[in-house]
Amino acid sequence: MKIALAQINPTIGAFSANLAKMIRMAEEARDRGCQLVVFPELAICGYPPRDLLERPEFVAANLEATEALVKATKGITLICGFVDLVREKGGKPLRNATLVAQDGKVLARAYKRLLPTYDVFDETRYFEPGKTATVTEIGGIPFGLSICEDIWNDADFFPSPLYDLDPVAELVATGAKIVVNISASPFYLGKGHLRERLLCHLSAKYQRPFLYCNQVGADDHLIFDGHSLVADKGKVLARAASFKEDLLIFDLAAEKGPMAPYFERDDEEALEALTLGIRDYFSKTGFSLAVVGLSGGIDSSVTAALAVRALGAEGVLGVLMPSPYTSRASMEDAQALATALGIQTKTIAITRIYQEYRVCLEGALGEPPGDITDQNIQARIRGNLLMALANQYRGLVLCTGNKAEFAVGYCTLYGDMCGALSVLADVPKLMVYKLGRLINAQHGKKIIPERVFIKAPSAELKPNQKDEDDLPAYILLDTLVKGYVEELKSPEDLLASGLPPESLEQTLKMIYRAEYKRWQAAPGLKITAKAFGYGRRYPIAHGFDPLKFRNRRVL
Ligand SMILES: Nc1ncnc2c1ncn2[C@@H]1O[C@H](COP(=O)(O)OP(=O)(O)OC[C@H]2O[C@@H]([n+]3cccc(C(=O)O)c3)[C@H](O)[C@@H]2O)[C@@H](O)[C@H]1O
Ligand SMILES: Nc1ncnc2c1ncn2[C@@H]1O[C@H](COP(=O)(O)OP(=O)(O)OP(=O)(O)O)[C@@H](O)[C@H]1O
Ligand SMILES: NC(=O)CC[C@H](N)C(=O)O
Repeated sequence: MKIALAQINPTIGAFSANLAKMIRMAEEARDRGCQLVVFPELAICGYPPRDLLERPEFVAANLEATEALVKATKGITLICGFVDLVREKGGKPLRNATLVAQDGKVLARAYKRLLPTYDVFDETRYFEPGKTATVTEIGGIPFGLSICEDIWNDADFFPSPLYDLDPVAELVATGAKIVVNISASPFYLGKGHLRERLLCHLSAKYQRPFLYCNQVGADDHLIFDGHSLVADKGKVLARAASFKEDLLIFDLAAEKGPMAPYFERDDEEALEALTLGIRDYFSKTGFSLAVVGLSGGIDSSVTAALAVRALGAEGVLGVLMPSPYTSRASMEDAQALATALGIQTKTIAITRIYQEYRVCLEGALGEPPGDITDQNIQARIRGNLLMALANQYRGLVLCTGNKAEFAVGYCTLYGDMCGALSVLADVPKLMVYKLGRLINAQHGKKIIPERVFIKAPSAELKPNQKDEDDLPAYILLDTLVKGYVEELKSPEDLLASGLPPESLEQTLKMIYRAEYKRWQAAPGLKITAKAFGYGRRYPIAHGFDPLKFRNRRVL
């Protein structure tokens, strides 16, 4: 039997487009001699649909599209994710479902049993869990059906404290000779390798093949890498492309299929992920022009280069906005970057507007604006001008702040925080530099001028300003943010690992204080296991002092 894993990039709720794509893929799989085509979790409506699931017409449209897909798929068996209704009373009204269909007939339905409700996932908000293991025969072989999280509670590899059942073990006990897992598994750095290890482990433990079909594409802050695969006897036997659509064909008898390469390096993976994140945000919201303020610093340089990768040079407008504090070197570097990228630029000096603001404010205040007020005026003038250009040219502004800055609130509300999409919001500062180096290496020429890498980061909002006068050194800040935010380490553990107490104290205070800014920030592309935003929900108004209770531990 030849099997096709159809790794598609659906758009949430674009039922006609998703259906057409799926029919096309199923026909291609059939024409290439496959007997079975598998689509990802909730493929028909796209993952995650969130509260669109509360709209009965959304659920109805998903059922109609699913029925149309079942009818249209001829000469090949189909496995596909969709939203099904719960027919019994009590509990949630919907199920995260999969069906097996052949020549217009549904042969089996199965329901997701483990519903992730942590980090970015919210599935118990909508779905009722499946109660039983479903095994169904296709071409005389018993296939066990599972959906994404269902494989993530293995006692020997990934014991989850959240669940008391192991759907894979039940499928095998029910007679499955092959396990299919349809997924919408969001990307973070290292996730692909983790998934490969899990699936290899499962295939070795149960001595049977695992077919894993994952969604690809980006939805708001989430990026899906695809990276579908077939594992058997502890090995990956076939692998689909990462970060793009693919039809992975696997010959079960010959145990053979194509093997797309996978990334060895974090920066290479991050580069592709962020590029896809920008591209899909624009294409799925109907825009094609990114407006980026170019300061000659590393953050805006990398953001602009990523935007060019995603949208092409004609899809990016660079805006240079010098103030009295902007160095000549910064503007030279910004212009050199724009020239190397081949993007159009506009230069709007902000000195006159800035002076006019100061005059007006001084009239109202009876004294000159204070230091921070004065700095923020500049950032807000720039934000305003960028939005004006976005309005005029029907574009979207890209925010350039990195994860370290977001963590401590080193950014101005309605200033450099203004924009549609925050490209580097989950990228630690040192990774931004790595991405810059990689961009230059890939082009074989200096896209980002060398000076941008070696000068000290500065917001250039007052004379001789350096980020590290206001903040711990970025190497420390990145480490603290990783430990405290991503790995949930306690202050005690961070101190025990040798981090300076004063930097820890300063950083934790700033992290908690900046929560209000992050609530108002543009969505940021997630590339680490714990990003700010949807998957990290902290209150703004609270009285918790993270240092006061630093010795206490109950978990
Ligand atoms: N809990 C809360 N809920 C809602 N709003 C709250 C709030 N607490 C304060 N606020 C408001 O927020 C204001 C303070 O926030 P905001 O106006 O943004 O300003 P603020 O955080 O005080 O200052 C901005 C900082 O970011 C630095 N910066 C700016 C631009 C670029 C860069 C860079 O390197 O990339 C760095 C700049 O040097 C400065 O240190 C307060 O005056 C108050 O009105
Ligand atoms: N002179 C400027 N011209 C155009 N945009 C600017 C200018 N100064 C700041 N900006 C915008 O505001 C953002 C924040 O400024 P900031 O200078 O802190 O960041 P950066 O220069 O990109 O990186 P770094 O933090 O390494 O200096 C910039 O990324 C840029 O988009
Ligand atoms: N859609 C899901 O069930 C995702 C959860 C799963 N653990 C993953 O990220 O791979």
